[in-house]
Amino acid sequence: MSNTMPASLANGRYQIGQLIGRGGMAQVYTALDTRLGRTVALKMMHSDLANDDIFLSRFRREAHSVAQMNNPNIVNIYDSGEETMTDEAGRTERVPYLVMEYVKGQTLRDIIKANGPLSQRDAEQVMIGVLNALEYSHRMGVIHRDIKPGNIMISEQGMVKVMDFGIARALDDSVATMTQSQGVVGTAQYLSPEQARGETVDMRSDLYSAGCVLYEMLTGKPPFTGDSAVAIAYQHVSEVAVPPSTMVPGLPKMWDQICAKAMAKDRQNRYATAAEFKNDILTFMNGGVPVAANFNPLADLANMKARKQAEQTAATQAMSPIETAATQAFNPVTGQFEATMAPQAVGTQLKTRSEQATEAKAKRKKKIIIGSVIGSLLLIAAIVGLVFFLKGVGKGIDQVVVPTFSDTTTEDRAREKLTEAGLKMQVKQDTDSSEPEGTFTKQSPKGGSKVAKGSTVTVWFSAGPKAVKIPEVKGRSQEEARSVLEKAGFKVTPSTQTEDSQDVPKDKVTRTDPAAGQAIDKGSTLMLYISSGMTKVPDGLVGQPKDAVLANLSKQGFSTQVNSEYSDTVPKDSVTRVEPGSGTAIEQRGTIVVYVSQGKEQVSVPNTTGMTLGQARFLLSQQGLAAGLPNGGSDTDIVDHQDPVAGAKVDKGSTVNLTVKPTQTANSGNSSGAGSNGGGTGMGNGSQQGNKN
Ligand SMILES: Nc1ncnc2c1ncn2[C@@H]1O[C@H](COP(=O)(O)OP(=O)(O)OP(=O)(O)O)[C@@H](O)[C@H]1O
Repeated sequence: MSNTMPASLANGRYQIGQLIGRGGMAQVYTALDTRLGRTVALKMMHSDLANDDIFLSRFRREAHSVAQMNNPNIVNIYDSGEETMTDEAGRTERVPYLVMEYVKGQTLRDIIKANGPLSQRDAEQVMIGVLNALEYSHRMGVIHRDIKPGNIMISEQGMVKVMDFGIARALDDSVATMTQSQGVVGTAQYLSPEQARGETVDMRSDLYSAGCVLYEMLTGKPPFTGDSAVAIAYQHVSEVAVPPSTMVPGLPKMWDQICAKAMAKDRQNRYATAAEFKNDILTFMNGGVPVAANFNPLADLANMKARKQAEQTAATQAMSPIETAATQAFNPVTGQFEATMAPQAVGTQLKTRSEQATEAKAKRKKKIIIGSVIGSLLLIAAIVGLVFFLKGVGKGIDQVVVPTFSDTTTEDRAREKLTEAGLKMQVKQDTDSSEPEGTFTKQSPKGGSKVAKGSTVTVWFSAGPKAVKIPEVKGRSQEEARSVLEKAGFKVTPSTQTEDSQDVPKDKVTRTDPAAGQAIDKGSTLMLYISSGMTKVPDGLVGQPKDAVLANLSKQGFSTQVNSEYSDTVPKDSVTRVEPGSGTAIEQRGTIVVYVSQGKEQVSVPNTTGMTLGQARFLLSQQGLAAGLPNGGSDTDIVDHQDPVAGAKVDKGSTVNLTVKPTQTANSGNSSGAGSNGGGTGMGNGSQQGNKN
């Protein structure tokens, strides 16, 4: 930075420490927040960008959008501001900065660079953190747009924290496309195909980038590499990444499927939500079959190409050849505008009309063949059925009536009835029923129908409700919670998430995800949240009556200490401020200092009668009072009367009205007698007389 770096910001509140990182748009320092006594990370925009209006507004937007978010997997933004700095040429400029949670640890980019691929378990843990962050931010309507290993911090305690929602924009802003805004969001290696094409982005664009991060964690390399941003962007649009299992010996092929589904070219084929992506990873890691198992990356690519081709055909009819040639686009790696293919030309070559016609003809032919095969098979089945039916009737087989069962029929009773009727029973479990286990649900053939004696009747009994309520495990130890949940038929992820809690003691369970009370499928996987033992100082205390605030804080388990102070704005007996401030994380049952207003400061009105007006004004200002002169007067006039009277208690800042009489001449002064104003100060009389003599 070419500025002269100040030692502190915000009137000394943030004392700047060491430089910890330098990114594309800012430098990051550690700093001490002297007000709250904690270490924070300070992100200061590069000075050459401080004058760029678009950049400035983006920076402010970052501060605004992220400050609304509060999630353990997102780096908290505490504060933001702009500081006036002077550069070497003596020019002053306002440099914006963000104050964020300081994460002691490393970025995922540095970890992969130093150690290569992560273990499957570690990759799973990181992805769960990232997807939790995205699940939350997407719920808040914020798309990250720049998910990459450099924006994922892993703290020394192993917490995953996503940062740099620097280009995040509220969802309703998403109509702006990459090319329209001239600001490519996303780094080429993690860019979704729609971002590469300059189309609108949505939450699934973040999931694509997260898929690229998963790929890189498993293999040590991003899915696509190349000499230029354009070369990489092209591959995102039109090539299927090499399956991770071919790069890492022994890596289960299911990871290929999960990565491929997350990185589907067509966003409709991707995971629809971060939660769906997370659940698929958890299902796989817990021995289940993920949804991604059926994903076919080649079909996805082919469909996408076909769709784009159709769009392109329509577009080329209205477009001159020049418009399909190379165009300028912003290169996210170099930060430069570079020549690239126009969006319509990226990803696929145009097929000629004759090629398309041949293809369509072949498809029609294929359909006809499949249709005739199915038709023949159906005909054969019908003939065989008819022959069997006629044979049975012709032989006059003994017919019996199938007994009818109800939901009170037990398995034993059903068997008895069928045996009596000369029928056999086949028992099946009805896994779709929500009835209690063992309840009769259906039978085939139906009760009342006639069948040959000795036939088999299939009877279904409920396997128990599929969806069961998640038990409440709040406040329990992790082990207890696991056992309760597993008994209820759920799986629990080996990893947990830590979060602040007002009432749950440290290391105990705060909640499950999905939440207790919800009815979900047996066998589903749940995540446990564990209390960090910390909680946040509540909001909305300032201006509230003291008693209500103290009762509220004590109800929440906090200890309080009350201090009084004068306030010009907060009424007497209401809260002026709390220390630590609202929103600060403190230990549960920690102490909050509550400052209570004594109202405005009261002062005693001094006696000014007999003084010169100049002296009276001085004395009043010393007490924090103003002099009022309803009848006018000059500094040498003598104060004759004051209102309020001496000794009265008034608000600091009030006005004391003074009535004056003109200065006496030496003679008349003697005759009226300064001594008659015995209440005046000696200094007042003496100096006045001295001036006049
Ligand atoms: N809150 C934080 N706590 C600790 N270190 C941080 C924090 N934020 C950033 N850093 C460090 O500072 C470095 C620079 O961060 P920054 O977000 O400015 O850039 P980047 O993500 O590396 O690059 P780009 O701006 O191109 O996205 C990071 O790589 C990280 O090492």
